[in-house]
Amino acid sequence: MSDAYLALEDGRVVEARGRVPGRTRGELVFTTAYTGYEESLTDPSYEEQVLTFSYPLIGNYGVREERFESDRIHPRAAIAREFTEDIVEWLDEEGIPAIDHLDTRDLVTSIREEGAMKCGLAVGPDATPEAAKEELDACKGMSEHTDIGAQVSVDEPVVYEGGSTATVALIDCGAKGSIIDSLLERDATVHVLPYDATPEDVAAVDPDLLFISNGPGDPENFEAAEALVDAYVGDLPVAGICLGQQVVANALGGSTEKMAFGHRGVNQPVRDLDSGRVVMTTQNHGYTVGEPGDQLNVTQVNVNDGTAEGLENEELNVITRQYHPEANPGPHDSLDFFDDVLDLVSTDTTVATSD
Ligand SMILES: NC(=O)CC[C@H](N)C(=O)O
Repeated sequence: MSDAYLALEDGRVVEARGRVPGRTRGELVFTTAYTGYEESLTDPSYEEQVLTFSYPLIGNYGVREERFESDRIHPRAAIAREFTEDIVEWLDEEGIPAIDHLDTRDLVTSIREEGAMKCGLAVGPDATPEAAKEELDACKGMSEHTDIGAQVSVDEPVVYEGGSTATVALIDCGAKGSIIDSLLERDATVHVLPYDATPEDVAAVDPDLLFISNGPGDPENFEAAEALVDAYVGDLPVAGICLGQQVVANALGGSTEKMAFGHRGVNQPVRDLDSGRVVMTTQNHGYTVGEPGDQLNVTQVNVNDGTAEGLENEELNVITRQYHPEANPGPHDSLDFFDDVLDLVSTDTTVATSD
């Protein structure tokens, strides 16, 4: 007898060992990252998803708060071939159902072949396959979470006083802490504003730069952030990471689409089309920019599948990345993105804001 059941959209129910009890549901995705489980689990972009680690042993170097990207775990459940006691303790404290001792290789292969799929989980002594199927039946598709921004964003503006390199309006669609840190390390002052901030809210902080963060779910559900890009492009430099790139593309006449199973890991190769240089990048996304539209040039592409990894408009001072230049977890190859972004402020020809 098993004490954990995972019901998949393809009709299968997989048995496993229960590590943290509970019932839940979400979109089943996988990451190939072999380290960085603390960063991945606290990445707000995993909201409403069930995260499978393809690396077989997770938790082997403990759990330390310094590595968290936000103040809580975001996936609704966690799956690995084997979790250590340390990580089970943390998942338990946060009430996140967890299972292991299942064939995660088979699970990952299924997701690769059939695409990211809905799933339902029932874990604990009373768990039944029927309970897992009930969860699956109640599971919504990612795009149906129309107000997912509210689940991950700050409610009120928060200011991080840094230096005077730039005043950044960072629209928090589910921002990773490392993005804020990367700006502070370069002496910027960062105003973190809610995902549904209005153009007036942005004007109130008198920024030199509009920055749209990463975030969970379908970028088409972030209309307020799109409206901000629309309102400020040309007047302020605009930057974006991950969901931020997608929102910028949607605002400037481009389009986004759902990928089969997305990119999640720390070794996604990206080629810069101008220099020819290839960098290894950290990624976590299930949507991508399909058409960039007339105003944006694709400047970087994914070496594996050719999808857009970087968009720019030099005249309008717009620069975005689909991957995570801030790393955490992952390689530091593209940290210079933040220097490029802040350079836009000094080259900006619009009237400087007064402090
Ligand atoms: N990390 C992100 O910002 C993810 C972007 C978006 N939610 C996607 O899945 O594509």
